[in-house]
Amino acid sequence: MAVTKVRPVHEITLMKKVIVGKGVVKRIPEVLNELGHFKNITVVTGPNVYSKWGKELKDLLEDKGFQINVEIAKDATKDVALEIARASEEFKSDIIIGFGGGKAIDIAKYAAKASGKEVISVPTAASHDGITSPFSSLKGVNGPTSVRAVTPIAVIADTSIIVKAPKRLNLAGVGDILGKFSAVRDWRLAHRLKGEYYGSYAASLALMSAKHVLKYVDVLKRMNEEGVRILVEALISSGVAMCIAGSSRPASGSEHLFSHALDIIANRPALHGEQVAVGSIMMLYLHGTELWKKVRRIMRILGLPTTAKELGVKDEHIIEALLMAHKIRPERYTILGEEGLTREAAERLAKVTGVIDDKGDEEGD
Ligand SMILES: NC(=O)C1=CN([C@@H]2O[C@H](COP(=O)(O)OP(=O)(O)OC[C@H]3O[C@@H](n4cnc5c(N)ncnc54)[C@H](OP(=O)(O)O)[C@@H]3O)[C@@H](O)[C@H]2O)C=CC1
Ligand SMILES: O=C(CO)COP(=O)(O)O
Ligand SMILES: [Zn+2]
Repeated sequence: MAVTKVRPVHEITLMKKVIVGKGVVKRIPEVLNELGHFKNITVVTGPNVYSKWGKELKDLLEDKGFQINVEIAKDATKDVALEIARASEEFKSDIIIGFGGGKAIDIAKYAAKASGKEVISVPTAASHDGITSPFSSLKGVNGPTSVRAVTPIAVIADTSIIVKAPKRLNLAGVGDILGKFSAVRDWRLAHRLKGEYYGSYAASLALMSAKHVLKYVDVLKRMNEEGVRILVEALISSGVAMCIAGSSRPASGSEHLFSHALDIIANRPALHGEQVAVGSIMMLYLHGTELWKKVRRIMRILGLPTTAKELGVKDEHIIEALLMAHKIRPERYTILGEEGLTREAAERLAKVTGVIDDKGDEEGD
C-alpha cells in the first residue's frame, strides 16, 4: 500500500488585505500607504485593459504622488515575466501591481517573485482564480507550467470595472470554478492510488466555491454587480485553497490538463474558464458521477459553451486534446491515468457527453 506523503513544512502565506466593491480601485493609494513605504510602482497590464482603464489608473496613482512605470505584457511566458522583472528593477520599483486578466496577473506575480518584490492583484475581469493564488501559469513548450510565484499582499477587485468586462469573460470565471468538481476528485484519486499529499481543508474550500456558484445561477446569469461580487468571492476563496494546499491541486486537475492541451492544439483556443468547464463535464463523466449532467445543464442555462462548436474549435481538436492531456503534467495523477485515453475512448467520451457531434445526448438530461 502506498505511503501517504505529508508536507514536512506547512508554510501558508495569505493576503493581508482584500477589498471587493464598487469603485474600490480608488483605494489603491490608501492600501499602498497602509502596507508599506511604496513610492515607485510598476503596473503590469495587457494591451486591451491598458487602452480601456490604464490611463485612469496611472493618473489616479500619479495624482497621489506615486511614480508609475507601465509594462504591457502580451504573452504569459517566463521570458516575458523576467524581462518585466528587469525593467521593474531598472525603474527601482518598490512594488508591482498586476492589473488585468489572468495573464497580466500571472506575469505580475512571477515578475514580483523574480525581483523580490510584493505584488498587488487588481483584476479587471472575474475570469480566473489566479486573482489570489501564489502560482503563475506560464507557457512552456509542453503547455503551461504552474510555477510558484508570490501570494499578492492585497487584492483590490473593483466590481464597477469588472461588471463592464465582456460578459463572456466573467462567465469564464464561473467555468473555472465549476472545474473544481473534477479537480478535487482527481486530487482525492491521486491520494488514494499514489499516496499523494491531500489536504482535505483545501479540497473542501475549493469544492465550496464550486457549490456556491451552483446556488446562485440566476444572479450569475445576469452577471450584474451582485453576480460579479459572488463570483469574485468564489474565485478568491478558490485561490486561498491553492495557498493552503501549497499547490494548484485543489483547483486544477484533468479538466485543466485538457484545457492546457487544447491551448496547444487549437488554432484559436477559447477562454481558459470555458475550456476548463467543458473539460470538467467530460472528466466528471469519467469519474462516474452523474454530476456531469448537472454541470452541463447549469452551463447551458448560463450561456457557457458546452460543445466543440460553441467553443469554436474542431471536433478533432477535442479528441487530440483528450489524447494529449495526461502528458501535459505527468507528475499530476488524474482520472486520465498514466497512459491516457485510447482514441476510441476519447471519441466515445466526447460523444457521450455531447461535446462533439453525438448520439450521446441520449445519456444527457
Ligand atoms: N495562476 C493561477 O493560479 C491561475 C492562472 N490562470 C491563467 O489565467 C489565464 C486566463 O485568464 P483570462 O483572464 O481568461 O485570460 P487573459 O488574461 O488572456 O484575458 C483575456 C482577454 O480579456 C481581456 N480583458 C481583461 N479584462 C478586461 C476588461 N475589463 N475589459 C475588456 N477586456 C478585458 C484581456 O485583455 P489584455 O489583452 O489587455 O490582457 C484579454 O484580451 C490563463 O493563462 C490561465 O492559465 C487561470 C487560473 C488560475
Ligand atoms: O488555472 C488554474 C486554476 O484554476 C491553475 O492551474 P494550473 O496549475 O493548471 O496552471
Ligand atoms: Zn483555471
